[in-house]
Amino acid sequence: MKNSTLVPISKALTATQIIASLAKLEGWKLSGDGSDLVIEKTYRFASYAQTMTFVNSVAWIAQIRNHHPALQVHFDRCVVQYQTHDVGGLTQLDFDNAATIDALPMASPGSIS
Ligand SMILES: C[C@H](O)[C@H](O)[C@H]1CNC2=NC(N)=NC(=O)C2=N1
Repeated sequence: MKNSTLVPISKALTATQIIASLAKLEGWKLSGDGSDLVIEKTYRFASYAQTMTFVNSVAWIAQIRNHHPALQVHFDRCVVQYQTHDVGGLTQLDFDNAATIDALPMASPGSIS
């Protein structure tokens, strides 16, 4: 089911709001500037199979939420970047989706055996 009608279009956050939101997340940082500003995190894995399990989970969340991160996929890691293209900035949606990905079981090393 497409839920784009369920997700309100967020307004671009102010610099103060961005700093406060970032402080609530583990391992996310700002990257780029101006209209290229993103929040970014690198997730590391022991194997390509684990990396791809993570990437596929992120892809499904992106489809369900209709909010799509940029992904750099490597053998043992994936770099995830969020921004809201529609407003040319960072929005609450970016931080909500970052927190959702952090909650995936395979996103935390040692959380599953
Ligand atoms: C038309 C479509 O729903 C929009 O372009 C959505 C799709 N996914 C998106 N993903 C991200 N990261 N930012 C957006 O602004 C965005 N917009």
